[in-house]
Amino acid sequence: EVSITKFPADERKIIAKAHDKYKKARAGIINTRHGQIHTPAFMPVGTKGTVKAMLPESVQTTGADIILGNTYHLMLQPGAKRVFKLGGLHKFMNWSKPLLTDSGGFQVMSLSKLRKITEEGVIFNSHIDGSKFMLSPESSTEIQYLLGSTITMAFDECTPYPSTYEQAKSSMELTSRWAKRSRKAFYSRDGYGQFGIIQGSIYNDLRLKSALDLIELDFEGYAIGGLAVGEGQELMFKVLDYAPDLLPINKPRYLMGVGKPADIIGAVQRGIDMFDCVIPTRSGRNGQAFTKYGVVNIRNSKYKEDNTPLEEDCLCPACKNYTKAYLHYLVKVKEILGAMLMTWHNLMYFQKLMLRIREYIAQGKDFDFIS
Ligand SMILES: Cc1ccc(CCc2c3nc[nH]c3cc3c(=O)[nH]c(N)nc23)cc1
Ligand SMILES: [Zn+2]
Repeated sequence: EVSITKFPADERKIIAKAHDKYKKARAGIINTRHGQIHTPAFMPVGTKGTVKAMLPESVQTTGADIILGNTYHLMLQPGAKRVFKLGGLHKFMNWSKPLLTDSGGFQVMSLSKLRKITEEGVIFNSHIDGSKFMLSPESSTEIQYLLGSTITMAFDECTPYPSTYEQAKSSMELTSRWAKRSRKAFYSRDGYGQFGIIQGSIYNDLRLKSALDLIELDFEGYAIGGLAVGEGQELMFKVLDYAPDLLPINKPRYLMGVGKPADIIGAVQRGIDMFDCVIPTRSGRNGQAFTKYGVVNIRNSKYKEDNTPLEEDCLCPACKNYTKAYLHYLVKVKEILGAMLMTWHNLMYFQKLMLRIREYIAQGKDFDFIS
């Protein structure tokens, strides 16, 4: 049972009384077979069984409780059956804490060239060698089982943005039918969980219907899908002003693909518990460092003789042992150590942000100005 232990109701009342705007923010612990997840949580993306440029033990030192794996990539290479035969993804990548895998449909639509959506599932050609594959609620759920995921995502269709009401309606209805099949295919075990993903684009009645359909299937947690797909922060927050409240208050809520620090803060204030985003890792590799002074583009020539660290009080190796001048140089000459240090710093920055948010919520304090 993936359960989220909540602060006693009376403590939550204190938080609610103290900060109306924050009354939906909650801090908790998700208990799983592979350990606890402190929420609000940021989950680093480890698409191909690795958080790029990081050792798993390094990811652990940043404070991450859980990382993401990708069904789409891993089923193509090295193959889910092979990972299973080798002892599962935890063993394969030497990560013993919780793993969440996406169901793969989103990646098919964004990565594979030829694909066809049918009631059965998605038929597509591998972007690696063009060979034919099918992902369905059943096969996606089985692949995630073979990988050994702690948290399995239901197979959904991420409704593109923008979509007309009719397009969003039929897409959401397909996701509801696929969710039912995903739930049926899930092999439920203590400490493992499956999350349903609600769709409905920006239409509140469709979001409600999606939530009702999925609540009936009694998932261990729920994700809000179909956001962070180009709608922009204002529209995303407009959906988040009501969508989290449609979901069970005692179960984890995961906002997929979000986001920048300001997006995360706004979403936590609206009741979201879990986040994933490629920004800290991907932007780190191309020279962007998140700091309390704002984003530093380390490739900028103004850093070429800057002998100070990114952040003087940051405990990551980049800040403790190196200067901006060195990072500037490494990134300019595309040295691998540059990607490693920038990634490590950004992951540390995001985990520190989450830690401070959790602390502020627990103390019933505003956490608006944290950036
Ligand atoms: C490894 C990994 C990478 C990425 C993800 C999240 C990917 C992702 C979205 N990213 C931005 N917006 C997103 C929406 C959806 C969605 O509606 N459904 C699914 N299944 N995934 C989404 C999960 C795991
Ligand atoms: Zn640092």
